[in-house]
Amino acid sequence: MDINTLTAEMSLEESPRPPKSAKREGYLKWEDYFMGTALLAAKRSKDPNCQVGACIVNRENRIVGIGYNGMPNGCSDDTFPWDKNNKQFYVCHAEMNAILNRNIIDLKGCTLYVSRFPCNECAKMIIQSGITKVYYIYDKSPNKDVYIASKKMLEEAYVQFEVFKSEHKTIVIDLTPPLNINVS
Ligand SMILES: Nc1ccn([C@H]2C[C@H](O)[C@@H](COP(=O)(O)O)O2)c(=O)n1
Ligand SMILES: [Zn+2]
Repeated sequence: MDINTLTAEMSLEESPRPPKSAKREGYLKWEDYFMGTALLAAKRSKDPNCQVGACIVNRENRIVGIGYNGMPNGCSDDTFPWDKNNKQFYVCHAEMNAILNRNIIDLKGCTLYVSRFPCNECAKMIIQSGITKVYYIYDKSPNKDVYIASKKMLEEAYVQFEVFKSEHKTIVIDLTPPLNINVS
């Protein structure tokens, strides 16, 4: 075997194996991480019918605000009503909480990840805060006036909105060792 043949055989054998210092494959993409964070926040909601989560991200991919739908501070989750006809008077929406919980002053150019399409009141806050992009998972009631008004305002104010797409369906996180995270 001459030296050229030997070299060819070695490189063939080694090609499928990444070098020891290579990064791991299968890590979460930024977008899945942000929407995953919004969905995890939604799990804090006490609303029996609809749990919504929101996550605001700046241009440097830093999370700058997280929120979920819930009663205002000081208004007990156990005494204020969660039924369909009455909760609307009290509940703070996920988007509103994420904006109010922000850890930076200026949200100009930020992106909002939210599990449901924003209502008209949240659209006003989104616009006024300077958020320029909204990713949402679904629009539950596109024909309701509040969502029609919301779309009208977002469009007029050049806030882009887009259905969130992912190559994954689920992210499963273990809370006990060996702490697997399964993305499928
Ligand atoms: N974009 C949204 C939409 C809804 N919510 C919250 C507000 C309520 O807690 C609940 C809505 O329930 P539904 O009227 O559909 O029974 O979800 C939100 O935070 N953000
Ligand atoms: Zn809202």
